[in-house]
Amino acid sequence: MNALELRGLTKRFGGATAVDSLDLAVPPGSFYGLVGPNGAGKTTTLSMATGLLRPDSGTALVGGIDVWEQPLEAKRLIGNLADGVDLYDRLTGEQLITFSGQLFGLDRATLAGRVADLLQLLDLEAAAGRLVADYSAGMTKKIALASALVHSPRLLVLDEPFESVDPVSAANIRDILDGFVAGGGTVVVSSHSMDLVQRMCDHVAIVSAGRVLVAGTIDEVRGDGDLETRFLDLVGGRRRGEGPAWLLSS
Ligand SMILES: Nc1ncnc2c1ncn2[C@@H]1O[C@H](COP(=O)(O)OP(=O)(O)OP(=O)(O)O)[C@@H](O)[C@H]1O
Repeated sequence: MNALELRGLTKRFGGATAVDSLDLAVPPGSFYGLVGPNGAGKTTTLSMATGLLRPDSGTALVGGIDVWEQPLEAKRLIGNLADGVDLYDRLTGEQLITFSGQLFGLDRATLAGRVADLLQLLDLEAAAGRLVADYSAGMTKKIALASALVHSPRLLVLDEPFESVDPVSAANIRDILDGFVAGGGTVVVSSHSMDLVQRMCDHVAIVSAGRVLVAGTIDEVRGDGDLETRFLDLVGGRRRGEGPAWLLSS
């Protein structure tokens, strides 16, 4: 059974189709990259897959459970780092992770241990007592990731997890994700960094205009070249030239 399976997912905003009958099968234990140009529909797809945005049609199954028919059961399996969703930022970092764990009904002792582990793992111990509103962008990403991990999900869905994160923290996060996959978990990550996806993931799907153009193992998708070349070939849109004359200094 796939860790995540999307069948015919569709979402329209007004007259525009953001996600167009999209199919995707994410095998259990995979580290799956989702790449695509700006506006391709990645965030919309992940929002529908995790129960944040209701699809117009199609289904999203997590471990065989329909996200929109059995949302509570499905969400127990999902850890979600969504893009652009507000956090309860008048809580301290420690309070926010604790609150997230309480939503999943974790008992006090288990939760206290996990909160301490996550603060240490993400190098947030010194900031644990400060309001999340006062965190930097990268720290906010990390506290959101900690909140997504606290209930020990089976599927992690991460929308642009490395944006604004410093290189040391990014390497630490990659280690955590590698460990999560090695332990049998599944990760789906959207990213604009082809290099990162090629190094980090074992599967990738290239999405454009709300559809999957190609999906498979990294080697299958990139063929003889690298992922970036395949991406540019498939997606197109490269502009040759140096830009308008007024922009050139000499
Ligand atoms: N709430 C909304 N209302 C109207 N249009 C929307 C809404 N959310 C997304 N869209 C549109 O849907 C399309 C897909 O957007 P989406 O954010 O899913 O793309 P993306 O692949 O995540 O882009 P990026 O890489 O820039 O983050 C875009 O054309 C966007 O303008």
